[in-house]
Amino acid sequence: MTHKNWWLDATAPLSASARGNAQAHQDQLTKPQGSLGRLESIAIELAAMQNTSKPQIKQPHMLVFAGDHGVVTQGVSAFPQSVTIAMLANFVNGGAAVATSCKQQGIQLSVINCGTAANCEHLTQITHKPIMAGTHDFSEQAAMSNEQALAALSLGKEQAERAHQQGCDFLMLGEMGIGNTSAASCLSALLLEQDVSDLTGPGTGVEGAALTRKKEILTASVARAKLLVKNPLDALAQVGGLEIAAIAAAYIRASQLGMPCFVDGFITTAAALLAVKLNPGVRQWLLFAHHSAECGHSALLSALDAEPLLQLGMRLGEGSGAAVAYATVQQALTIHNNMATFAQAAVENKA
Ligand SMILES: O=C(O)c1ccc[n+]([C@@H]2O[C@H](COP(=O)([O-])O)[C@@H](O)[C@H]2O)c1
Ligand SMILES: Cc1cc2nc[nH]c2cc1C
Repeated sequence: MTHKNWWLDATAPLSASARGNAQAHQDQLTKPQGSLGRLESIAIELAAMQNTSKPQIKQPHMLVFAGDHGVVTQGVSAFPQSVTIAMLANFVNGGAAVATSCKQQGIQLSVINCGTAANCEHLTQITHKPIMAGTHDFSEQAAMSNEQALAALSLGKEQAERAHQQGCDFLMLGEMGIGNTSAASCLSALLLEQDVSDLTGPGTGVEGAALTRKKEILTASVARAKLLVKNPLDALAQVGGLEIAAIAAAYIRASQLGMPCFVDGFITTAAALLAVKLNPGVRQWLLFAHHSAECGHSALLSALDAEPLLQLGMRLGEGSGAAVAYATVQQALTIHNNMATFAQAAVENKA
């Protein structure tokens, strides 16, 4: 049974001794110290998370949360709302970028519908937990009630727990929702007290006059919401999204259960920011996959003091950047666990 304010519960501790042992091991491997760059720090951070000097990932799981956004009626996306459900079908049929990458690497993929405008229960491979039929248009009213925001958080918590029960040892979160860059930009602006136009970009491809209009709508939305927001949960209810809430909750619950989390692009980073604002202990359980091309991601990454592994100019979302960067995480662990030491290989160490 979920208790009230469960998100405030302590996150799991990381092991300083395992971190130290993993660092000492890295320093014995046949290479100049530090020459594997970020591959070294990834293996060392996973060592601290798993409390072992030789970390391994055996059961990666990608949870893709989906939701629709009422603000799309203002013309803030380049694509119609129907694409959300069409892409959900594409995820489970294996045709989406994230699905191909997960399949190739043995990553379990689960798709959870938190609330779309139209019913899609015919997609039987999806977990259907609709909280409402998409959010309300937040340029005019709160995206959702506080009760609906809490229900979306509970959904994310439950799904992280389910993955954990199934043996997941590396959790990746993805999202799908036409209009959700608008929600992510507005939520981030409220959480960081920054100008929303500096955090607003093309999303699926809004350009020129339409991008100027998107910025105007989001500026007005934040001005409306600001007067009503006293804490991060209020910000979520005013301008957030159902999938963003669920993802934030999944990061929090995973951190409480000691499951390392891999953050994808702009929208999932906004969810990560919300999670860290709700419970700062979450930050140490987050690894960042890639730097999205979406304008605004840099500001969120610096607010979280995060340095993603890859920068490929991706701006797709759906967990695709995390799935691609997962290959690099596995490379980091393979190298860390299998390289010879200077002593084993009889290579002379530095003078
Ligand atoms: O995660 C990102 O970096 C990212 C950047 C731009 C767009 N997206 C995806 O595009 C959709 C949102 O874009 P939009 O223009 O409809 O707000 C949503 O389904 C996201 O998965 C994702
Ligand atoms: C086609 C398409 C695929 C996506 N995947 C994630 N967001 C998306 C948005 C669109 C428009």
